[in-house]
Amino acid sequence: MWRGLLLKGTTCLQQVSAQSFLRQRHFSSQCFRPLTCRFLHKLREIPCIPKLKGTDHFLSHNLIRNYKKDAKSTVEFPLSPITVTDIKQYLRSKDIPFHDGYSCLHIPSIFINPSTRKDSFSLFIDKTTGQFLCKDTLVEGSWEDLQDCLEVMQKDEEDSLSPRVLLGYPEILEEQEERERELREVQGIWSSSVPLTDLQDEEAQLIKTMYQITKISNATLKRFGVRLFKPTKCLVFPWFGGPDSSLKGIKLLSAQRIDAEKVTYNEATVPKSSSYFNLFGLPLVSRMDSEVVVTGSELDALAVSQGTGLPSVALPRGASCLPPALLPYLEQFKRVTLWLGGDIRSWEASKIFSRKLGLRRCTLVRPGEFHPCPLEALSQGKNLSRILKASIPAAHKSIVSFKQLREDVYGELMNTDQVAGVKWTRFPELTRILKGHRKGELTVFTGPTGSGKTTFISELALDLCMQGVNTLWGSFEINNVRLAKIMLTQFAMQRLEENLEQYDFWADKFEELPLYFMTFHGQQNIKTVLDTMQHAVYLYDINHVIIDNLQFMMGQENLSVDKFAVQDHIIGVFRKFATNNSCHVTLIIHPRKEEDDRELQTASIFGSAKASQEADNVLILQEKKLVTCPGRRSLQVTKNRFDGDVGIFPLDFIKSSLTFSTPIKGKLKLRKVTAKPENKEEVQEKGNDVTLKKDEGKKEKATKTAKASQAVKSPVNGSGKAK
Ligand SMILES: Nc1ncnc2c1ncn2[C@@H]1O[C@H](COP(=O)(O)OP(=O)(O)OP(=O)(O)O)[C@@H](O)[C@H]1O
Repeated sequence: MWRGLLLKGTTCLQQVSAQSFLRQRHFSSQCFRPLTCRFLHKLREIPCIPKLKGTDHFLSHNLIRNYKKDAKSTVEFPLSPITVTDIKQYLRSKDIPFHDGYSCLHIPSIFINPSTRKDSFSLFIDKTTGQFLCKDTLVEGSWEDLQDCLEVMQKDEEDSLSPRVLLGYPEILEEQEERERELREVQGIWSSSVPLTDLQDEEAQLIKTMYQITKISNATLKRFGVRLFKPTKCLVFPWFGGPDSSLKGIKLLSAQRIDAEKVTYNEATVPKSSSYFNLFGLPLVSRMDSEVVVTGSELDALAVSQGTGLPSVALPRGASCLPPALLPYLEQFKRVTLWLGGDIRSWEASKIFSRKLGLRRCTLVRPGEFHPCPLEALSQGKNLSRILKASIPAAHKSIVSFKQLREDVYGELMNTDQVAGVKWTRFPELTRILKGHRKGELTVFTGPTGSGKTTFISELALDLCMQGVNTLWGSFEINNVRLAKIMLTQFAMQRLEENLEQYDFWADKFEELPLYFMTFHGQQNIKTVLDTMQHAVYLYDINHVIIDNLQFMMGQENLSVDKFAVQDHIIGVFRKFATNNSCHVTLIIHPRKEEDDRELQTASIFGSAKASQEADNVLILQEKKLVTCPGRRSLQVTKNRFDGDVGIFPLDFIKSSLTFSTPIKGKLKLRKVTAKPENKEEVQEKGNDVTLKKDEGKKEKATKTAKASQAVKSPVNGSGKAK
């Protein structure tokens, strides 16, 4: 489709914007698949293998790994989770020397003959996952793959394994064809693009103005090899990689004028983002460089390089994720400065990425009025070296003074909107109450049995995911296929079973979302679930985990103790996970008791006050059971730690799209009421208004709120106007 449109010239621009309606996309484990396949072919032919391990066991083990890696977007508990200590012990037992790096262990490559090795330690083993990469040959694979290789070598007493043999084996035909098709596409676009520096002055100036790069010199553009694809006026950024520095892919940046003031920029990559692992600018880095600036966009990398003379590289998907596959390429640097953008989201991402990179070598540029993104800083004539000098160490101390905090506080005050988090587009009322979805918080969500909790949270999470929030689902009650079907229906906003011809269209778009599923079903051990979540946070920079539901983690705990004490303990564990990983956790919990004629409240969920204290937000799906409006739902926020506003608003369920729309504006207005004199009479009923009030954190108040909002909710419900 892409190629077809590309040939038509100008339509490519539209395609670019359609493809990149999200800048953040998911990164799948696909990259490891070809090797495992090749591996299997290779190993089948090595006669010593059956002697090393039982053939059947060995092959089925490999097949299982291969099969599982084929399952896209699913996150599993690693078959044999390893620690860096295990890896080190194994290497010592094999007499393999290693360097202890920042994110990886470095060992001599086993795929290069020792006499021809350029760099003696060019094979990198990720300390967290055990995944390996040989930088000289680009052979990569799992920790198990590497162990198998080492066993083979030892048995054959070889000095090295030929990567040619490994790489020479055919891939699955489909993959090979896809790869070749992409390569042709890359080469086609690249060869029909022209270096920006070859343009006539007038045209060059026009393009520079369009992309706001008038301050970027021709020399810088030339050094980084930036080109222009004339038919669509897209900037083309190359991805050169591998031992031969060949062209592996491209990123296209397009500009679209919305009105006289506003231009939007969209990007697209070939190959598609899930296999686009370019650290743009890397070929310009010398082996001797010990310092690098990591930016969130290619143009920012250009600006840093020009403004400071320092090596700079851009992450392929900006602040949305730092794929571990890139870590080996950053190992050589003693100092890494993260300057991912000028907003709070980039700042939060830089704090998270610095953990993967090793806190001690990282410094972070704090965004703000005086520190916009690098390109903007260059355009404003700021001194970029000075901004870098003011960057702050990522490793924080346990005790700080206000002096150290004052910049953080100022940043929060200046960017209140961004600090409030990602806003729901489908649920404006929820945004008005909670202000947004923030990292590191714990949301507890409850509602009566069968009231639509899963369906509602699915849409809530989808809304965020569509805005680039990397999402992981733990659905223990309904299987992933059913859940994905619900989400896809909500995404397409229509009953797809009646429009099957549209399935591929919507599925293609849906596949682009940064969405992952844990493969658990039924009762689970909490430790296994937490380890898997941790694994996913590392691999995919997950920002939001949804657990549906907590009762599925209770089974294996000791039930001789109080059930609610166990539940509260589990809530505490998830709280800790959310805080430690700067990841939002949404926990669905069944209420402890349901009475037919009474609405649920915070106390209906928690075993103790301590547990309710752990949650930052408490949401309740209320179900109206009266005869006048049976089945009518509303969403009540009974706790909001961020700014205290609580409230309730009605939800309408559209069965064909499984979505909960909000009533049309005008019929329903959110009205703030002051927190203080709090009795029912003072919460005045005005037509269809719904209350939004200040919670001072007291349970008593929350109960009153529920009652008060119930009082004003009745007319809304009673009106029977669903849409
Ligand atoms: N507001 C609604 N009105 C009518 N039907 C609904 C509504 N919301 C969801 N449903 C339907 O009710 C069924 C149950 O929904 P769902 O599984 O989301 O409920 P739940 O509260 O998560 O259930 P459980 O308590 O078993 O976990 C689904 O078929 C769903 O499509």
